Amino acid sequence: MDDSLFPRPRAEIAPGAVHVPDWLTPAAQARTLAACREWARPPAGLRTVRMPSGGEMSVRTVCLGWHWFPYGYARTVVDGDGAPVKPFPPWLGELARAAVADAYGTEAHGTEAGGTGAGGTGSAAPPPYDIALVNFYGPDAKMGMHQDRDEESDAPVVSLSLGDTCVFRFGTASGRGRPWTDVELRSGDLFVFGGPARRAFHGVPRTLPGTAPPELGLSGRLNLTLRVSGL
Ligand SMILES: O=C(O)CCC(=O)C(=O)O
Ligand SMILES: [Fe+2]
Repeated sequence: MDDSLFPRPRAEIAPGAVHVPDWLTPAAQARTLAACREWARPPAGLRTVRMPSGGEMSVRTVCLGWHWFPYGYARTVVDGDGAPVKPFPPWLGELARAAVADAYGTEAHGTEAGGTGAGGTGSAAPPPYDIALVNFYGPDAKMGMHQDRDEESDAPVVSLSLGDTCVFRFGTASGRGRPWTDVELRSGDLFVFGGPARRAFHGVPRTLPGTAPPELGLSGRLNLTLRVSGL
């Protein structure tokens, strides 16, 4: 049976962690994918991240705005070709702000329109989103449980998924073990985690190869996480 006939409801997975299915329209997914393909080109393109332990991440990544490496941010690809990181485009910042507003709802959290919602910095103007990590998952790629904690800012992390469905595992801030909740993220889904969920451990134990919408033309999965550096 085709379960795409049944709309999936939005869900608060934990306080401050919200899943909004089908947030990006098919046209917006196609535009975002086209942009990712440009960003993936060298210099400062898609790369394999080597961990301090010597292992390699199975996910390949390209960064915009600030270059993430284990464990910090730089303006050049310090652990790769050394090129300056590509700029973070203003349209991605707008997308991130719209995502946060939609995920939290301005009334529910009592923030001003355009604020950063849970995890925002109060009445001061929120700092702009200035980092994107674009992760590419081939059929066997996964990401272990980790915290996003190399940013100085507590602003919510905005995650957008394209292509194959994945299992996204969302735990707590206390450790990488249980309890956790497994959520299926499909192409076009939004997931925002801020406030009490901002430092929760999370990971991607697997993707479901071959589940991407055929019209998108992507084999594999792309995830964009948009962040505020506070740097
Ligand atoms: O691919 C995902 O959905 C999660 C990515 C992630 O957690 C990260 O880039 O830090
Ligand atoms: Fe993460």
